Amino acid sequence: MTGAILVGGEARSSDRFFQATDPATGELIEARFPEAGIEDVDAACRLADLAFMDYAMSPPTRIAAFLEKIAENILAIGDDLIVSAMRETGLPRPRLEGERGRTVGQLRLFAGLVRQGEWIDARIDPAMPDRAPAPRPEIRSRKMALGPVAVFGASNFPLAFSVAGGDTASALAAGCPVVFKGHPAHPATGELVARAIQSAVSDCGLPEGVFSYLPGPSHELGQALVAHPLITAVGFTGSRAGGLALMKTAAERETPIPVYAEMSSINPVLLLPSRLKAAAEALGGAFVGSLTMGAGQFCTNPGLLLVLDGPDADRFLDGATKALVESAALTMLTPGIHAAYCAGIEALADHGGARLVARGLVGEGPHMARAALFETSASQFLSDPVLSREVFGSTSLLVRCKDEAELCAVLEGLEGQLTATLHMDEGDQALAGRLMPRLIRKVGRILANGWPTGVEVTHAMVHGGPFPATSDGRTTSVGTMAIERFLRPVCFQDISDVLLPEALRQDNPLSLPLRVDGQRI
Ligand SMILES: NC(=O)C1=CN([C@@H]2O[C@H](COP(=O)(O)OP(=O)(O)OC[C@H]3O[C@@H](n4cnc5c(N)ncnc54)[C@H](OP(=O)(O)O)[C@@H]3O)[C@@H](O)[C@H]2O)C=CC1
Ligand SMILES: O=C(O)CCC(=O)C(=O)O
Repeated sequence: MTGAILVGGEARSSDRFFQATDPATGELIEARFPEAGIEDVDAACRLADLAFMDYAMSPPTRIAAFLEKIAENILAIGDDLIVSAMRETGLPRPRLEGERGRTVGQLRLFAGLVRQGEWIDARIDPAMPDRAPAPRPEIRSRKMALGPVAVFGASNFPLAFSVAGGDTASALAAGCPVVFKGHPAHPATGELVARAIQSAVSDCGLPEGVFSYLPGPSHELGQALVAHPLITAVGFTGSRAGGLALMKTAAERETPIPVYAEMSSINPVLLLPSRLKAAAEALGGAFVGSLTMGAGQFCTNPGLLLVLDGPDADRFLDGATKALVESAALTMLTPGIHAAYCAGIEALADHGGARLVARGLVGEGPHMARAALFETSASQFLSDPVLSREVFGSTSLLVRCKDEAELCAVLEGLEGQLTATLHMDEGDQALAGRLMPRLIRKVGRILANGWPTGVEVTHAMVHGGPFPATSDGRTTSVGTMAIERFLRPVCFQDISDVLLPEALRQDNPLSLPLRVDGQRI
């Protein structure tokens, strides 16, 4: 790790440098990192475009081997990666070791998907020369990579949602070169991973433009990347303001492109009456575990609790309070995120319509967050949209609803969400059944008797949801379905075998699963 801008196989420097902050001490970390400029954006995008068709038309085995090589190279960095991420993010070792496992596992899962070939969705509708009144031509289609993709890393997952994270893995799996905008909060960690990918490109004999890494702390850099005419799609995880700004730029280009932004969610948790009666205090304690995990810096953090008012709601609050007042303050990722959290808590505390229930322990460090729990009534909540805004960190608001109608009104008033959680038992089935259609309209993932934090990386996972949870609720950013975001169908009508992509040739040289005249074979 030397402090470099990686444009294809080249390591570049700059006359402008930036430093990260150690959030645990508040001090600048000594290493200086060159800031990528517009000329680097242009060079990286041109190389990505040059690499595109060669990479995209590679046999699936070549792309899969590349993804596996990236995973191997990340593991080969060893403990330096964990130590670097701990220093730059303030996150603890076990969390980061787990995140490295998730990152590597995610790359391997996509490798398996790519090899299996179903994602290509190869379809053949044979010609019907004798069809009356007009013959039918032969029609074949497959899914193809979109082109070079710009990916923005998230501050809160320096590995699993950053340089070799889900967006990069799904874009590379689809056959798209990636130009990565490094998050300025973890430049050393970012560069270590970027170099692992750069080496994998050369280890696998791929064209150098398949991956570039552009570190820097300026909005201009990210804006120039999204505006670059050779970029064909964007993957982003971060703030609502950042996601909206990139969506605007993408939409105003001469050729507009899709932006897949994961932004803002408060993740309602519904404590249904029969389950609450049976386990109110225990649920309160378990809730605090999810709320405070990682200082609450998850887009899946349970930021809203919905309950039918009564003594069991009070018992839940008692259980939560007991756990919360003993919860340790934790270092947040950056001074900016800490300041935004403190401002959000202050606004809720000063809000006449919400009552502070409990706070966690005070911390010693400069950017430590104390957990917080507030409560309000459904009528207050419905009357002021400020109460439903996300405060990124370990705070949550319990809303007391006087009856089912009020609970439904609260659900209907919510914006799109990544998740909704039902705590329920058999006695709650009927109510849950009535709520389900409302939840399906609002969220990407509905879960029962668990907590929304900690997303599994699987084939059926959906980490998405209607706006503003994401910019496009038709897709997911976690799990293998994410590959769909970076593909488009291309159809070949009466094209001779020799001109067809290998995936669609008559003798099926890639042994792909096919759909012939609508039937899977
Ligand atoms: N949905 C989620 O999962 C997450 C949400 N957040 C939210 O984001 C807040 C800030 O955290 P942070 O990680 O810095 O997220 P940001 O959205 O501020 O930044 C994420 C990335 O986008 C870039 N970016 C941000 N705004 C713009 C813009 N207008 N134009 C071009 N590029 C932009 C940033 O680069 P640069 O700064 O160099 O411009 C960075 O690389 C948190 O307090 C929280 O509210 C954070 C993490 C995850
Ligand atoms: O909870 C998780 O595992 C993922 C959360 C996430 O996507 C995020 O916080 O950005």
